[in-house]
Amino acid sequence: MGPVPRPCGGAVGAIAAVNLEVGGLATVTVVLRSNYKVVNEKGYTIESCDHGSLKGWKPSVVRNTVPNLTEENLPPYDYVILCTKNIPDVPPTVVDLIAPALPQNSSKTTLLLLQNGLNIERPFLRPFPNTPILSGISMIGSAEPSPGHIVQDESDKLLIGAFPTSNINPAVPERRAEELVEMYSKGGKTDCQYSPNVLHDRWKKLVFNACLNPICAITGLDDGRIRLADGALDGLVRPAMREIVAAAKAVCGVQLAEDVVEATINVDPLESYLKPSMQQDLEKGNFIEFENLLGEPLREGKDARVPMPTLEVLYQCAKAIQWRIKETKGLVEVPGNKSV
Ligand SMILES: NC(=O)C1=CN([C@@H]2O[C@H](COP(=O)(O)OP(=O)(O)OC[C@H]3O[C@@H](n4cnc5c(N)ncnc54)[C@H](OP(=O)(O)O)[C@@H]3O)[C@@H](O)[C@H]2O)C=CC1
Ligand SMILES: CC(C)(CO)C(=O)C(=O)O
Repeated sequence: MGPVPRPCGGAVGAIAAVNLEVGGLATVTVVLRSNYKVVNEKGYTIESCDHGSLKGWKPSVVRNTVPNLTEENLPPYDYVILCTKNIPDVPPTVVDLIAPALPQNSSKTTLLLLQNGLNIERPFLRPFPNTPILSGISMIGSAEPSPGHIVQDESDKLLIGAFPTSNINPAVPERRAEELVEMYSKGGKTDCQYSPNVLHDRWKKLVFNACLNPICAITGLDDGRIRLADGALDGLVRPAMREIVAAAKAVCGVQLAEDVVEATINVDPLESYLKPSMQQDLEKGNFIEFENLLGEPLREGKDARVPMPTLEVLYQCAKAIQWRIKETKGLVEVPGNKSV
């Protein structure tokens, strides 16, 4: 039996599971929640630009609880792949969520964080100092319009590399990253590559995620319309992106390419009118991933004395929006006035 990765099976996780299983080198257990019943009974319905139409597709094991190694007396997994949304300001934290599936004091299981944002590895360092951690930077376009129905309309381009951690010899996560790239690529349907510099890749992706995600979410304009809207590129998008470019350099010496701002604005054809994930989440009434996408680069940039006035305003707006979502979900109390 091959190594056993274990994604959560939303839009990104389902396609990751397909890629790993079609290669034949991995046996995948997925952990599901709202789509568990339908996927367990009928399998996924997948329309994928990489894999075509898959009806009733099921990974090797489908579960509705995170495996508890101790209580279920399970051997440790080779890889745990985390592809939930990452929302540290709303419990449970991702560490609490997957802790039961990670062995304590062992480097047997490698954790891949297949999520957007900066510093997402940090919460794992103290509770799991011996766990090799990998970073997955995904450029896929995938959505789950209804439970178990996955629509992937942008090819899966995935970079995997090691998050350096002080406790572990860097050769260990590097080797595991290469092994996972091999498993992920084996099916020949995806562009998955090993990256020796995922910090660079994360900051590069933040030029999109820290800027267009909140700008599109706040304005309600997709990444095509924001290019057409009067003054939005010069007044909002370019200033925000330049702040990220400056922060990448000041915080950790990451020098992004000179044309990164224009290249990121034009990364999708205008007429694909793509809604970044934060805009989609807001429209669905879901919590938004604003802390890792926007808050962390902003805090790091400000600590390194980079002026970030545009990102500061975007961050405060996103934070207020998150509060509004918390109110609609009954997580905050509003004295006196009950109507939302
Ligand atoms: N979608 C995309 O095109 C891209 C997404 N990303 C990033 O990838 C990450 C994953 O995004 P995406 O796949 O779109 O997100 P989705 O919301 O589609 O999937 C997340 C999945 O995690 C499940 N989940 C969350 N909490 C739990 C829990 N406590 N127990 C069990 N399951 C849980 C959700 O279940 P439930 O449905 O019940 O909430 C859902 O199925 C994010 O960080 C995103 O920013 C990066 C590039 C592109
Ligand atoms: C850049 C993009 C659109 C897809 O890879 C994304 O990461 C998001 O929507 O959050």
